[in-house]
This record gives sequence, structure tokens and C-alpha cells, in this order.
Amino acid sequence: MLTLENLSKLFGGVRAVDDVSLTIREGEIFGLIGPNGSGKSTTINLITGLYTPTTGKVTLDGHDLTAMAQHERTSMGVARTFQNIRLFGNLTVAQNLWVAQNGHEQRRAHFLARWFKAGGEHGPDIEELLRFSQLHSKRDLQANALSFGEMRRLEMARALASNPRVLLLDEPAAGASQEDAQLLAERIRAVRDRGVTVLLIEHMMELVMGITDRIAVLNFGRKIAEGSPAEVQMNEDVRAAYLGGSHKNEELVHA
Ligand SMILES: Nc1ncnc2c1ncn2[C@@H]1O[C@H](COP(=O)(O)OP(=O)(O)OP(=O)(O)O)[C@@H](O)[C@H]1O
Repeated sequence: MLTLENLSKLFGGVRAVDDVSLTIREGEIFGLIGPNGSGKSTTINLITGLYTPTTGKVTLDGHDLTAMAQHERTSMGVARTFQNIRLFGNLTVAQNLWVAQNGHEQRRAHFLARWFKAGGEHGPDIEELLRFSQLHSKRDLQANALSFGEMRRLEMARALASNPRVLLLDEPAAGASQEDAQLLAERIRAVRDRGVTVLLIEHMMELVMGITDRIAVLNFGRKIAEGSPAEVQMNEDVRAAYLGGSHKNEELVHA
């Protein structure tokens, strides 16, 4: 459903993404892994339209997204979360979801005026998302009063508020405890069970190996392997790429 065809991105002389082709199938949890600096975030940024590829194209169900602006890709069904949480800290939990659903092209001031005009009412989708994200009891709290885990849940809920077909998760377990990572795994499966295809970028190997259907591995911008978690973990090129990197990268070999 989501296809990358010969995608490349150059930053000056750096080939951040180098001729990557991938097909992510409907309904799967697909992992994109690789040592630090291997091009994972750049790939997400090419899919969401934050960057324009130097060459290649991105399609969703046969529709070419490559020339579309970010908000157009959102309406086509592409949503993402960020490595660093980006919420409106001074807005409430419910308001953050409301913005995601109604206001991505509006200035915040306009959004607040409309929110108050509507008497703070929000539709059934937001109610459902609040429950799905176990944030219902926090709906009227300001986002910056949430715990770290709750902020992460709100960020995912916010991405889901645009009703995506594919959700791109950029290191959702960063900074999470083992226990949080366990909950996150359940949450990602629950997102898939809602009918949303998931592309997961993550360094926490236990999480990636435990929940993905298939994985692609990048190294220096190039795809060096693709397959089931077991196949990827056994792959000699992958093991060499990880052992050649930082200590953190050795996680794969010991997972
Ligand atoms: N905006 C940019 N300008 C110049 N170089 C960039 C830019 N973004 C990324 N790069 C370079 O492209 C390469 C790939 O970076 P990218 O952030 O995509 O890797 P990554 O796999 O997501 O890394 P990490 O796991 O550390 O987050 C790196 O060499 C990086 O320095």
C-alpha cells in the first residue's frame, strides 16, 4: 500500500537515503531499523513531505504523493509522531486532539476562538480516541501537566485523530522504561487492530523484534536487508553493520 521507489535524498555530499525501494503492505507492522545516522528519520521525512526526494517516488495505494504538500499527504492518510514530543503544552488533552482533527491549517488563535464558540464541545471520534488512549480522565488537563508516558500516548492519539491509513512512528520508545515499552507494544498492536498500517522506526530491539511482521535495515542510507525479524537478526550484513557502529547498536546482536 505504501511504496517507496528508488528513493534518494542528498544533503550536500551526504547520501542520507540512497536508492531505497520498499513496499509496506496493508495491515502490517513494518520495522525500519539501522545504526545511528543510517537514514531512517530522513526516510520518514520523505514519506511525510517534510523533505523532497532528490530522486525517486512515494506512492500510497497507487497515488503518487511525491509532489504533494504535507497537509495533502495527511488528508491522503499519512500520519506521524516525532522523536521529540511536539504537543501544544498550554492546551488541554482534548484540545490537542481537536486541533489535530480540525485545525492543522488554521492559526492557533483562530482555533481557540472556534473551540470556545463551540463551547468546548468535541465529537464522538475524540471521545473514542481519549478512551482508546486511556486519557479520558485527563481530558481537561493541560498537556504539559501529563506524565512522559501520557504525553507519548497523547502524541499517538493526535496522529490518529486525522484518521490515517498509515502511521509512522519515529522512535516511540525513546526515553521509555521497560514497563512503558511493554505497554507501547500493546498500544501499537491495538493501532494496527484499528486497521491502521504501522511503520515503526525504533532502536529498542526487543520492541521491534517482538511486534513487527517484517523489517527493513538501512546502513549508510542503503537498504541492506529485508525480511522477518528472525531473518533480519540472522543476516550477516546486518550483524556486521550493527557491530561496526556504536555500543548502543550492539543491542541487535544481543536481542
Ligand atoms: N537536514 C540535514 N542536513 C544535512 N544532513 C542531514 C540532514 N538530516 C540528516 N542528515 C544526515 O543524513 C544522514 C542520515 O540521517 P538520519 O537522521 O536520517 O539517520 P537516522 O537513521 O534517523 O539516525 P538516528 O538513528 O541517529 O536518529 C546522517 O549522516 C545525517 O547527518
